[in-house]
Amino acid sequence: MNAVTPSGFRDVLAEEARAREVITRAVADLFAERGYAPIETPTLEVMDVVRAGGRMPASPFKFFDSHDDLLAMRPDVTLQIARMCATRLADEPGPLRFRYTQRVFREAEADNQAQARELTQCGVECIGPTGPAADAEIVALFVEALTLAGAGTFVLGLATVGVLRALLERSGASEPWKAAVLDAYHDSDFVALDRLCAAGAPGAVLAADGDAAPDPGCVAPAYAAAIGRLARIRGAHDAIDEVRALAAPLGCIADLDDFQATYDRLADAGLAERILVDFSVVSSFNYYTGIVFEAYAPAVGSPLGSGGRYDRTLGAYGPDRPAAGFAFYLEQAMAAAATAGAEGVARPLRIAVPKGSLNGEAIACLEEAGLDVTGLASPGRSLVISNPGVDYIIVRPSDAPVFVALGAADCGICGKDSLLEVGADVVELVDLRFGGCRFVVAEAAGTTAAIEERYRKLGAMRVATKYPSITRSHFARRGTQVEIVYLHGNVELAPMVGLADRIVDITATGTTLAENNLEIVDEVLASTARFFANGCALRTDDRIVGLARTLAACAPAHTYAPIAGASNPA
Ligand SMILES: Nc1ncnc2c1ncn2[C@@H]1O[C@H](COP(=O)(O)OP(=O)(O)OP(=O)(O)O)[C@@H](O)[C@H]1O
Ligand SMILES: O=P(O)(O)OC[C@H]1O[C@H](OP(=O)(O)OP(=O)(O)O)[C@H](O)[C@@H]1O
Repeated sequence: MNAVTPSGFRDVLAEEARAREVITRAVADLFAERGYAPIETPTLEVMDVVRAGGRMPASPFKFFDSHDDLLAMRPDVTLQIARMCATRLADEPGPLRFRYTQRVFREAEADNQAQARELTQCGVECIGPTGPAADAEIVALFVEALTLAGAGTFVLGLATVGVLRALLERSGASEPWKAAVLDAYHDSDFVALDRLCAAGAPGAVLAADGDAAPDPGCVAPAYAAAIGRLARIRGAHDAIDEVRALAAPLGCIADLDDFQATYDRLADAGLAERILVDFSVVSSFNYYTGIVFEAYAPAVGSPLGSGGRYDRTLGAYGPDRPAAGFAFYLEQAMAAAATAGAEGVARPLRIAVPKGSLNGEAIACLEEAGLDVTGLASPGRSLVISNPGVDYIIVRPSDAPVFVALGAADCGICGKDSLLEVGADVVELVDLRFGGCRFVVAEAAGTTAAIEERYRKLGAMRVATKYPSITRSHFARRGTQVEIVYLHGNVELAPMVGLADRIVDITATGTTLAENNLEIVDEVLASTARFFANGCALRTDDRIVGLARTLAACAPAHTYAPIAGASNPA
């Protein structure tokens, strides 16, 4: 027997357990002092109940019990409290204020990403009160709790979902376009958002990666432009003024007055220094109804915690009541505490630079953007090149998203294909317009009829590829059942030697396909190189926004040209 803990789960030894106890006690005392009563929820929840809440944070562990009920280990506590308040406590007049310290469980996050699958959430929910005073109470308590936990000089990203919702509602856009915009906001994909919003400009070509671009319908150009612009508005009080100037002429002020009043209260409480008004923070759009916030520490790669107003969630379980709350991860707060104190020390900006075919143009872009790239083109066997103010981390392109998502690099460059394949949680900032290539489905010339007949008989097709995730999504969109054969290279061999019916691979000049007598039967996507960043680094390090702006200004001059044959050029 190998006496190990399951992947993503761990023991907490005494020294750390004591430190956790000190923090959780102090935080619980703070919450209690503010009138929040303790509450505990079950470890397991009926899956339908979790789904009904409209928000599924990551993928929960699921199993059937002996009653054939599909159960989920709680991925989040808020939904459980919403269920409890809307059912068993429905007759309590309120306001109801609850606090908790509980473990949450998430299955999928561990996939090759060394992510914890069990985390400790410390949080509160406040059911009943609404308006700026209630919102400011929650946000201020979040800041106070994180400060008490020792999280140091974290940044609080603050926004409200009302303006975006109003812009979408009044835009006249088609439902698929609106859904694609929300996906782009949720995925922090500014490149996709810009593409979608360019649809509002007369004569603009709409394009997207992967999926066919949705028809925008009758979206008014001014609304499309405002929806794209909103995601890039960030700052202090001036950011609220900018949103007002953008949304007022379109009649989409929505809850901005309340948001401003909340901000002013927080500023009066001395919290302005911490707050970054940032309208790209909007997340879980179906769930949050007003203010949303998230905390970021400079040296911690993922948010410390988050919260917001969810006035329609209790209604999924019983009588509706307004509510707001937050939770922070104890483990993340402790990670931030471990690096607190070093914030004042100027850190080099860490950029993941792809080796291989994207390397030369990536270096040229960085140089064009004014960075010192000395030694980067010929690093020898060195994997990190340190120049004044910047560390270049030399990675395989397909690894770049992982380095950035896990906070080992602040930002990076790789192909859109690598971002799609890895599916990492990063903010996609700029299409650099080089490294253009197409992903296609190909087969040996003259084999279509035989492949189709085999598919009719077997009900599945064998496809070889270096890109299993892109391949799986493509065939799922087409409704074709596939068995994927994962290869590391020379994928074109597979149909030639009978290993697979078809391949999904990159083509650029078409030489490799032609020389091996393969024919293209479908387009999958078109890709170009992207500049992207870790979401926490982006909100705690202004150099990234500056670099993104310069790279975006340089990008149109690059060698980007429509990619022959691609139906959806990226
Ligand atoms: N003709 C092409 N063939 C392969 N990749 C291309 C081509 N044109 C552009 N690219 C881009 O370059 C990236 C791959 O670069 P390269 O071939 O150097 O790395 P790789 O060794 O295939 O990748 P990895 O080592 O990360 O698996 C692709 O992800 C794509 O974005
Ligand atoms: O259309 P072309 O210009 O011929 O380019 C396409 C080839 O380039 C890539 O291979 P790569 O050289 O990266 O090697 P790999 O087969 O090991 O992935 C791709 O996988 C194709 O094989």
